[in-house]
Formats: sequence, structure tokens, C-alpha cells
Amino acid sequence: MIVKINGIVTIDGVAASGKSSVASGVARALEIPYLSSGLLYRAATWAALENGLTFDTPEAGRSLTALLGSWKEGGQPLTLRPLAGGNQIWQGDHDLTELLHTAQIDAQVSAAAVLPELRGWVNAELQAVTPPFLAEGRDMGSTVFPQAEYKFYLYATPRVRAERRVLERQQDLESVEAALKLRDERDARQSAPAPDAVRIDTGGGTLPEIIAQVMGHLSS
Ligand SMILES: Nc1ncnc2c1ncn2[C@@H]1O[C@H](COP(=O)(O)OP(=O)(O)O)[C@@H](O)[C@H]1O
Ligand SMILES: Nc1ccn([C@H]2C[C@H](O)[C@@H](COP(=O)(O)OP(=O)(O)O)O2)c(=O)n1
Repeated sequence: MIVKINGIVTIDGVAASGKSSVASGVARALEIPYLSSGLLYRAATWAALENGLTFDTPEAGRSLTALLGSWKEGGQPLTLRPLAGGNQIWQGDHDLTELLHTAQIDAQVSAAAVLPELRGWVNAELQAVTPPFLAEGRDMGSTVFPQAEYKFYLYATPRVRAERRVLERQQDLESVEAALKLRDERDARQSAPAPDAVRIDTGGGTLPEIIAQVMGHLSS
């Protein structure tokens, strides 16, 4: 069945629950772009680390958004490119994407993501996009797009998620699982599912099966 979406679909969930993969597959099937909010947080974290900014001072959020604002004024803004093959983040004409999925960024991004000024910057970037689109992250359905017509929340056990993530990181399974559990705790404040989100345990199926499950809800 052809599904036509004119508004917003949100897919939220914990780290390595399958958000990006499911979002990419569903967005491709719907022929709409998908926006990775996490990539914006990762890029802002990278920007801070590159410029010697820390996240543990009262002015940390203002300093970070001032840096991002100065890049925009200088014609070198951080820009999310929601390409069908996967989101990219560019700073001016430099593609940063490959620098953002590392253990170092994983270890620092939660500290950046709790800064209210950075959350405001990311949310403004996302809310400036014209629907239809799919947005994935932690709080897309609960906070950023509460009006979304379809909301999903993905989850899986830490072990299942670690077994998936370990293939992408140069770390052992125990370290990856511990890091995921730590990030779950650090991200908890913004990671509660929207009350009206459809919750899906992605440990219960293959990636194509989960995508089909989401498509089934969208076409019902
Ligand atoms: N249902 C699934 N079964 C098996 N592997 C999956 C499933 N969903 C996602 N994956 C794989 O798990 C890894 C993490 O998925 P990803 O989409 O990056 O998660 P997130 O965006 O939530 O961090 C990727 O390698 C992806 O291919
Ligand atoms: N909407 C969002 C998206 C991500 N974040 C934070 C929390 C996450 O630890 C980081 C990185 O998000 P990302 O989705 O890239 O992380 P995972 O792919 O789930 O490992 O950003 C957030 O606070 N709010």
C-alpha cells in the first residue's frame, strides 16, 4: 500500500536502538527526508572540542551557541543535509560527518546535550524545516514536534544494543555496553517516550522487519 505523509513522523529511542537505520528505511519508503537530531548534537560537541570549550561551566551553553552563531555569521554554518542515503553535517564546504560517530564524541555528547542553549539551537534548526519529513532522536515526539501525526519510540536491551554498536566501534563488548548504559542515564532527562508514541522493541526482529512494522502502523 502506498503511504502518503504530508506532516511529520517522529522516531525516538535510546542509543543504538536502531533509530537512524529504521528512520532511513521508512523515510526512503515514504519518499520524504529524515532529520537526525543526534547528528546536530554530535556536531556541536565536535565544534566545542575543536575550540577548547568545556560543558561544565555556567556559561558553557552560551559560549557554544555563540561559537555556532559566529560560524553562521562568517558564512561557515553547521548545516544538516538530510540526504536519502543518510544525513550529513557540513561546516561551510567541509563534510564533518565521518568525525562524529566516535567513542570520543559518544563520551562527551551527553554533557553538551543537557545545555539548554544548545537544545534551543538544535530545536530551532529542526523546526525551521518544512514538512513532510521524519525526525529521529530522543525528544522529537515528546518536545520538538508534539504535533507530529505519527510517533514511534524504539528500544532494546543494553546487551542487544551493545552487540550492534560494537561492530561500529573499536571497543570490546563489555566497554560498549557500559558506555551505552552510562549514556542512557545521562540522556534520561530528554529521552522519555511521548505518551502517544508507538513503542517497538527492536530486539524482536531484523531491521527489515522493524521497518515493515513501522510501515504497517503508518498504513493502518
Ligand atoms: N532490528 C535490528 N536488528 C539488527 N541490527 C539492527 C537493527 N536495527 C538497527 N540495527 C543495526 O544496529 C546498529 C545501530 O543502529 P542505528 O540505526 O545506528 O541506531 P541508533 O540510530 O538508534 O543509534 C547499526 O549497525 C544498524 O544497522
Ligand atoms: N533529540 C536528541 C538527539 C540526541 N541527543 C543527544 C543524546 C545522545 O547521546 C547524543 C547523540 O545522539 P545520537 O542519536 O546520535 O546517538 P545514538 O545514535 O543514539 O548513539 O545526542 C539528545 O539529547 N536529543
